[in-house]
Amino acid sequence: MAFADRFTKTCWKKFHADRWNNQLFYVLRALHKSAASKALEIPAPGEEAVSDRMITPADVGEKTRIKTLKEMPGPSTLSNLIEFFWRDGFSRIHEIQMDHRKKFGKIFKSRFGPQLVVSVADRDLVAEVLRAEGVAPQRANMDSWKEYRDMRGRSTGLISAEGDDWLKMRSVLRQLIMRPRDVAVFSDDVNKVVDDLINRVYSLRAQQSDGATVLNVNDLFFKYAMEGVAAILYECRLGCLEENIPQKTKEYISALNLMFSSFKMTMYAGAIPKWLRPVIPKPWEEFCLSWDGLFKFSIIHVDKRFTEIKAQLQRGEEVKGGALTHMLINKEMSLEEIYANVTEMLLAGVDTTSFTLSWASYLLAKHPHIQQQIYSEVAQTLGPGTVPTADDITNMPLIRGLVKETLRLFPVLPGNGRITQDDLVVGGYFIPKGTQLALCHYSTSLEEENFADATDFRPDRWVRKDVTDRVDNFGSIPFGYGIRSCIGRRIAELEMHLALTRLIQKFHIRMSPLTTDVQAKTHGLLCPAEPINLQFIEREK
Ligand code: HEM
Repeated sequence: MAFADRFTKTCWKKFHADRWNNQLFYVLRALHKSAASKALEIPAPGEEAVSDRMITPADVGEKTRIKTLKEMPGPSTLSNLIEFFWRDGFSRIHEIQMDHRKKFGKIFKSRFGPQLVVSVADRDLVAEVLRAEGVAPQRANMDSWKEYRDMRGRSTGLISAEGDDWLKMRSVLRQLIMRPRDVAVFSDDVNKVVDDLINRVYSLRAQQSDGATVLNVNDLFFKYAMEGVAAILYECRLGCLEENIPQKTKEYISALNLMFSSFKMTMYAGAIPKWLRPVIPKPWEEFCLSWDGLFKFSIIHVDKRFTEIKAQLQRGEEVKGGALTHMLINKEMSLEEIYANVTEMLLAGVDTTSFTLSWASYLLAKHPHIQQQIYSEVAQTLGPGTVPTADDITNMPLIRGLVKETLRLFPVLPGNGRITQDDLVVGGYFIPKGTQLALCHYSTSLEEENFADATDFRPDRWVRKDVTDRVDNFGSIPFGYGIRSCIGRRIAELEMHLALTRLIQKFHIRMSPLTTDVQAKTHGLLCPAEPINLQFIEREK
């Protein structure tokens, strides 16, 4: 390979994006590196002549000619910069996705200076990409996450790890929490958290003059989701739903909020070059501070459980427990790897679940007749006052449809990423190994050819008419697909199904006069742009 070619590739490795589904990174890198790359005349990966590569256009007829990235349509760098910096595109990434899909088609490229991202906005092409994945797919470059971990001597977890490290941890965790029956055993633990959620609804309603409204339901669901994930992962209760939250839990919530609220800032942490940190220190400092807080909390809880297990073993007692106990006893992962994994899982599992619960409640309130249909299903399946278990959920297709439909209309991750590990041909274009792909889940979810009356809220579209009926659809894959898909999917579903069933059983969920139409905005995740206030009116017993 020519020296220039090798040099180009080495440079490109450095340019790769840092965080999944976030284009901010690309823009920032573009800003401080574009001048250098211009001077060096470095082409984007795949924009070199195709004839330099293994597949050549001449190999196939002109009609089915494989096109180069150069020929791929897409917005210009300038229009992207204007869109993101002048028009706050960061909070409208989902809308921009739709807009670009309309303008440029199923596959298009976006260039932020030297960084090239190929967006795939078509159900079948997304399926093609994900089905072609190798054994250890890569989502995005995680340099800043890894840098923090190296600096503090910490391990990577499932989100930040790659290659063999990732494979090893994934195979351990897969056996513990991936299958519905593995998490079904946590029904009782989660139901205790749901009891607290219901009690909290009663006490929050009582604080309002109408005796019915819960202000900003996401705050409530955030605490529920955190308590629920922790009950499963740490095997203990944190007290998030209590009137007086314990100090350590409060500190953790602050760390999580800092991570979330300073999202844009922490994105700069990976984008601003190290030599600029003394001049602009805040992003990196906040990034490290958030991680310090998150790790500190996990370490306390993992160590606590470890000490209990050791004491039980010393007393010759049988040790029983859940996922954490299993990890600590089996020692398939080091203690550092366990710290990192529970930290990353808690981070991944709280906002995702709470936003989905907020949207689901909002959609129920907006569609009282659909809420009534779901209530009828719940009442007929469970009978009055029965507390549902995971097994009952299998007999309530509309509850499952409610969650699927909510995630179709409001996919918490509106887009996902992959770095191609082999040369690929997608949608007739040659995509070289090492290209950052953006899979546009938001736009495929709202595509009319994938879902009839796509903007309508119809949980029953997910209900199978008979055993041969297939309602799965690559247009909506909110948990991803394949070997690198969401490991916490079954935990999230259990928490959401049990909570929504009990809320629907107990209350009519109504819009509060304080809330009208709530739009979505992207803030890393797709979240409500303003607080959702809802009334919870007790059903007649
Ligand atoms: C509504 C709730 C949730 C949604 C929509 C969601 C969605 C996703 C998506 C789209 C991915 C990327 C998948 C891919 O790249 O193909 C992911 C990854 C991940 N999620 Fe979730 N998630 C949710 C809840 C949870 C929960 C509760 C946990 C933990 C208990 C969790 C832990 C993780 C982890 C660790 C990964 C990285 C997996 C890996 O790289 O191997 N998630 N999630």
